[in-house]
Amino acid sequence: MIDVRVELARNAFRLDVAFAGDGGVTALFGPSGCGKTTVIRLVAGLERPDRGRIVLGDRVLVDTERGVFVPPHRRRIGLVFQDAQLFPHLRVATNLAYGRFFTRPADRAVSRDAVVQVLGIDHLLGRFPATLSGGEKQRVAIGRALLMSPDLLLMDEPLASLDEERKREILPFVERLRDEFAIPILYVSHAVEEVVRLASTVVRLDAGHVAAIGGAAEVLAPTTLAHAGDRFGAVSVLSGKVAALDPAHGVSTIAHAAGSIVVPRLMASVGMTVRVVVHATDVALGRLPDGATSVRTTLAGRIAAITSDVDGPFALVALDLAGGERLYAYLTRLAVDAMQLAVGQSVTALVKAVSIDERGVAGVPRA
Ligand SMILES: Nc1ncnc2c1ncn2[C@@H]1O[C@H](COP(=O)(O)OP(=O)(O)OP(=O)(O)O)[C@@H](O)[C@H]1O
Repeated sequence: MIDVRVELARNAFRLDVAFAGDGGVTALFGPSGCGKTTVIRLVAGLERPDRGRIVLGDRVLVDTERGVFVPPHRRRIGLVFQDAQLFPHLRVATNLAYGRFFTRPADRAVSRDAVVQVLGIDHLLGRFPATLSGGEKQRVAIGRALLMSPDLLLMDEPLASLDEERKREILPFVERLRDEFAIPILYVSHAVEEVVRLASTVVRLDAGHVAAIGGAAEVLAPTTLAHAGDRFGAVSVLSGKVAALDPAHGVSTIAHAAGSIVVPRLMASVGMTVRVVVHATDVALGRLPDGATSVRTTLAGRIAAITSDVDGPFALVALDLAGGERLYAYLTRLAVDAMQLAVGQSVTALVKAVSIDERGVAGVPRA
């Protein structure tokens, strides 16, 4: 449990945020410059707030009113940044040992063998950082942070410097970390798929304050056209159970109350509950009967709202799907007019499977 209430003024930038994270992953999400890294630095103790209180479990790390400021090395907080920052002259095994070295034996709750096994770095132990790929380096950096047996892990864009393939490769390791070590994680990312996949709580920051806090589906929903000024960031989060795997075609079918969702990934097992990120720009609306298009995912819904600019090109259509979830579609205003779409109408939403990023399809994280 981490409880953060901090205020900080820095030139023109004002930070004033309050949020609490339970166990699991709490994601800090928001546009560039909104203050995510500043929050991480305040929690790590690399910066002091003008006013505020930071409490981790039963330990008060910062309380400006009472003059409490626990220095960074006494906070028992592990840090993982975008750039792995391994010691280049030390082999992987020694880099890992470094994390453990600074932890008192009595506080060493995390076993080296467990870390090596969960992160899959056994074969790398004798190598130097310069000989590792970006993803391998990042796994070692995570291992080093874990071996401090921290009470909290701070991860600031840990996948940002990796290419798409490496991101896909490392995400399952972060998931295992979340599920197998009971260490809460504060996770900064720009990537909506990562946030949905990992986080039980999402804190959306905007210009130094908390704009929304809650579950991924509610916090990331594009409620207004203005909020979705960057329309590519507008997403819906749908959940369902894996109904079938099709190894011959490399796809899985997720059963949803409104229809089937086909995703380009073989999920671990039939019956598991998953969440799927669908970008509003990837949703088309139609009145076609099932099977009449190449699109495999067709979901039945009723139009709940249409928001459009009077003279802009776009319209955001909110659909209430059978089962109660909401799906957003970004269309042109031209399409809305041509189809004479109106609130209350029943329509079919079409989502191309290839537009669904595998990174955004995941088992529901533990709360
Ligand atoms: N060392 C600094 N000195 C002065 N201003 C800073 C400093 N570091 C950051 N800022 C400013 O503080 C604000 C918040 O920056 P911060 O790095 O926390 O944002 P962020 O949300 O992490 O952004 P990004 O996603 O781009 O990393 C920005 O306006 C930034 O310009």
